[in-house]
Amino acid sequence: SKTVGGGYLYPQFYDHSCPKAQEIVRNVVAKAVAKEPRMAASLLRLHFHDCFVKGCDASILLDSSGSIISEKRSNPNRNSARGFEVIDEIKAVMEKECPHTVSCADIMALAARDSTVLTGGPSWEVPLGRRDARGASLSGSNNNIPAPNNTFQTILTKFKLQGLGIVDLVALSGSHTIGNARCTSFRQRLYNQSGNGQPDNTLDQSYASQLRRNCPRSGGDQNLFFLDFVSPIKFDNSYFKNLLANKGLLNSDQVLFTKNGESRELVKTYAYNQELFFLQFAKSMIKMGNISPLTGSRGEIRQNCRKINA
Ligand code: HEM
Ligand SMILES: [Ca+2]
Repeated sequence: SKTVGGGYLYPQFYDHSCPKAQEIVRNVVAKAVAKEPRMAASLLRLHFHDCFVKGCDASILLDSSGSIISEKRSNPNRNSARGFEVIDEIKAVMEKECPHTVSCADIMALAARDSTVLTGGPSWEVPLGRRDARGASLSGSNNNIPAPNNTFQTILTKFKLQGLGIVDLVALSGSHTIGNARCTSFRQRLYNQSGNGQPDNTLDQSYASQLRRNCPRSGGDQNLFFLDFVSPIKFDNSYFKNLLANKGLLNSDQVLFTKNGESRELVKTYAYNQELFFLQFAKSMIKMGNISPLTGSRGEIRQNCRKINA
């Protein structure tokens, strides 16, 4: 697949230069998830928010400094993206074991896979050899990452701009089988502020009234809700079953079932067949992980994931 720098990614990339690389990531992620199950979701999402902005190049990890404006400030990430301390811990262990060898971008790709496996999802071999960017893109983060109130078409267009299609969109949205969302990410569905004052009719009414208890018309913006209220820390296909019951939390979840025939059929397929969901999820994660990585001598191997090398 297409890379910047002419090289390519392959799972054995660190087999000689850092044979313990994968084990180090797995151990630190396992410890973090044991301490806080939600961390699996947060790490999975970090890789997504990295890959959709100039490719999987660890741009999301950079703090603001000098001419760099951190992507952590963007609308999708502010008060929301988390897991940075876990990546720091992995990187610290990694630098001791094999200095200047393993990229922050690869660490995120491995952590996303391990997070999926640890919560009961599928496994896959992660192609490796990404290098780290020497800059970030706040505008890219604001513009490329889909928002929960985007239309189905807008979301699909944002996926297509990354070389991903409708099958990838539906399978990868299955990530919302784990993790949380804030009230502010779906409030408008509960009160329909723009329309006729009636609640969103693609949302189950008893589920909506439960949600209103902790997500009032005003206040409580940061209150947390499970994206999959049935099994919030288990990576399974219950997210898709929820969509069939009009119990998707985000508008961007429910539209996969209500706004497009092809997408609707995929949702049904994954709701009835977890194995097919797992197979496609693994494929689509590899595809997302291949979004224009830096290879060869492009970019660098950062020593600290939060800042570019001096
Ligand atoms: C299809 C378009 C998508 C939209 C509009 C979307 C939107 C969101 C929103 C609004 C949240 C809650 C953020 C908050 O309130 O703080 C969220 C959480 C999450 N998203 Fe997505 N997302 C999308 C696709 C994806 C993809 C492709 C992945 C992974 C491959 C993913 C993984 C996650 C995870 C795991 C969480 C929970 C994070 C946590 O608990 O820390 N999402 N998403
Ligand atoms: Ca689940």
